[in-house]
Amino acid sequence: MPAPPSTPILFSFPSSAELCDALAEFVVKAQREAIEKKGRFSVAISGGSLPKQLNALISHPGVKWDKWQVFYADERVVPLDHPDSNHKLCTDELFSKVPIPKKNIHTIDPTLADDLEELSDAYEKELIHEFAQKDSARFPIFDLILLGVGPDGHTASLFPGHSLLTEEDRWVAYIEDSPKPPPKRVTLTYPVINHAARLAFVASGVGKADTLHSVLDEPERGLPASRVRPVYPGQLYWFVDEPAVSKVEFPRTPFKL
Ligand SMILES: O=C(O)[C@H](O)[C@@H](O)[C@H](O)[C@H](O)COP(=O)(O)O
Repeated sequence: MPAPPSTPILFSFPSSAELCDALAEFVVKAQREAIEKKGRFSVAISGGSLPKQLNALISHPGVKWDKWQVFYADERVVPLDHPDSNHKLCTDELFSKVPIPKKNIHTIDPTLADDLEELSDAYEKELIHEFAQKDSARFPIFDLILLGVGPDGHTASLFPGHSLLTEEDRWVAYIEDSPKPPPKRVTLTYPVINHAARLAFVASGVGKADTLHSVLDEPERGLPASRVRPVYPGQLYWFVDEPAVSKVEFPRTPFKL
């Protein structure tokens, strides 16, 4: 029988600044271990407030930007320079400020926007190119996937009650009716998310308190963020500030790398 998923590890910080510093150390450690093992670091990044929360990486001396292979955990189907684009957000907040080669950032192809099936297939091929030659596993094993949580408990572009929650085969799927605008998006699916070596949710602010209570204390409700349960030996971490977990009973773990 496969080993059950390990329990999430919840790190809570007094302030958002401390959270960001700790998150940077965590990302650098994941990067270091991945490079030692295979010479590169595969990471998937979400949109929303997350890219800004990675800002302590900009001046971190341990980051080997040329070894990063960046994908998007989800992306809005808009031109890459559109204000709604997660790629634009990450570029503005992070990539424009660091020496990462452009070819290491894997974007969707917005010229395929009229056919989301084709667009998500093309993005899946981009992943296959990165992962399939190296691993014989059925799903890619990201070194790290960074996720946010929305007020309804969604993560990436996996929304409550949506048929994508039960997708078992595809690596990348699309949605045309996202309740969070814009409506057209692509997203990594649970099989991909749950095969990552490390996953981290990042959430800050009192506005997340009710949601985090539901996600962490009431997993039986099955909100999309609660369905992130990495396959052994993958590990899920939460990086939050105290206001965000002010209603959460789930036990905290003192932060250490
Ligand atoms: O809309 C996107 O692009 C997302 O990737 C989405 O899943 C986001 O991470 C959450 O909605 C949390 O957003 P905030 O961090 O802004 O609250």
